[in-house]
Amino acid sequence: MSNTKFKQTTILNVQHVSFAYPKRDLFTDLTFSINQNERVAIIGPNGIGKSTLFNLICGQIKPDSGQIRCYGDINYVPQIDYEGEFDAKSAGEKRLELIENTIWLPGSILLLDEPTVYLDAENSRNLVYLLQHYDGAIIIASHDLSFVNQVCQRTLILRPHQLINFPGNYDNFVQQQKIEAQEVANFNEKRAIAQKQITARITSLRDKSVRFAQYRPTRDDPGRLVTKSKDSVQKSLNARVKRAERELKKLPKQASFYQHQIYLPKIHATNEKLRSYQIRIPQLLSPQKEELLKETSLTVKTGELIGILGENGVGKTTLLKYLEQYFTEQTWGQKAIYLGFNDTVAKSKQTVEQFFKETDLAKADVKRLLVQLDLFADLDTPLTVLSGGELAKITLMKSLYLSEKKILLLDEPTNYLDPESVTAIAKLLKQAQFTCLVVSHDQKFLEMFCQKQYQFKDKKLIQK
Ligand SMILES: Nc1ncnc2c1ncn2[C@@H]1O[C@H](COP(=O)(O)OP(=O)(O)OP(=O)(O)O)[C@@H](O)[C@H]1O
Repeated sequence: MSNTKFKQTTILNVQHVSFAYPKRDLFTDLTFSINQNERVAIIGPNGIGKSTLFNLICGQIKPDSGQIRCYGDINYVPQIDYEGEFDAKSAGEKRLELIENTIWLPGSILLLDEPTVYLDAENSRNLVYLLQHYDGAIIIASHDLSFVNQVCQRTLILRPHQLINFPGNYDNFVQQQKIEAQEVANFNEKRAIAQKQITARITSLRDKSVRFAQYRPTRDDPGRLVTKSKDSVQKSLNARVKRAERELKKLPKQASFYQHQIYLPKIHATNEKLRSYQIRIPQLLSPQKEELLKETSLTVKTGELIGILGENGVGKTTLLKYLEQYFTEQTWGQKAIYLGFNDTVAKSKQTVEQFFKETDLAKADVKRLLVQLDLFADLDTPLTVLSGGELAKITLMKSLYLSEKKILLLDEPTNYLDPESVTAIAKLLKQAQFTCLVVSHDQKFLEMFCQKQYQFKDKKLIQK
């Protein structure tokens, strides 16, 4: 009887699942379930195992132990990218089309891995609407917190060897974490005060004991403790020291609070000669010869971080490619490099060590960088096994180490990155005074880090 009820409401049941790749232990005893029509977010840093969890749920890979039972059909939109950068549709348009086509398929559970990557603000809003009206359960793995907050009412937070099953959206979780962080800070403060007081007491008692041992009464100064034997005073002092030491040992341990933070090493500023480039674009055509921009211009100054905004399909990537060629053709030597998602890198047979060969970084530097980037990868890890975010991070970092004195043309650099990595990389770009033109739909990122922004509007570039 209770079993029938269980099956009616539970659509997915993950019981005591453990899973490891050959050199990477991912899950130990993972247990959770999803009910019919629930909307659940999976949040966690890059490489923690979100896509792997989806692959386990779909049965593409098998758990080492434990069980996964799904009581319905699954539709899965993985975290993929597209080959052929210059076909008729932009990455955002293709991404949306794929998700929309999947949403209409019959099924009772929808798995979406980073669904908003490449989507502009309006398409993201449309997707929220579509998902709100989806008849079935939805699980979304995403670093786009504002999106998941709008769609999901429950959150699974993945941390190293830990799953937090939080009965609210991620915003609620962050609020709760703030309260917990404050409680931990208060507890540690009180503990530190107690520790200081006891330590001071021990020091003073020990001093007293030493002074007393050295004390020799004279006729003029017979001492205040003449009534007690010297031995008993010494014993009592030692006992008090021991008691205080026991008190110190009994103090509870310092409380800790999990915080995922990334600190990247500084890159030396390039001391570039200050220049201001007035770039006139007579016309920009798409590969299909459609007009994307007509007679427009932009100004780029050395060391500036410039954001470029525009709807899906408006021509942002084509503009960056145009600028790459523009800078390369100039005679004054400063070259530009375009950095977008690179399918060739993702599929390459290189190891991490081979990938960084072109840079000046020694093996030890690359190893250190992997740790600083919070990557589980090692020098001999093949690029093909890296998660989307891991690959994005090392591709971007390599380009920074390669591009001294170059102009960086970054196409959606925050795609697939967890929020802590976004902040760390943006700070690094700013600190190293790279000249950067950044195409992004991540409005928050652009506002935080760019000195100015251009927007595609009516086939012109308008400074915001
Ligand atoms: N076939 C494999 N062999 C070894 N390690 C692998 C393999 N596939 C993935 N990994 C590693 O397992 C970890 C989890 O990868 P996964 O793609 O599940 O992470 P994720 O949480 O989805 O990351 P992101 O947020 O970057 O998308 C990563 O460290 C990755 O390098």
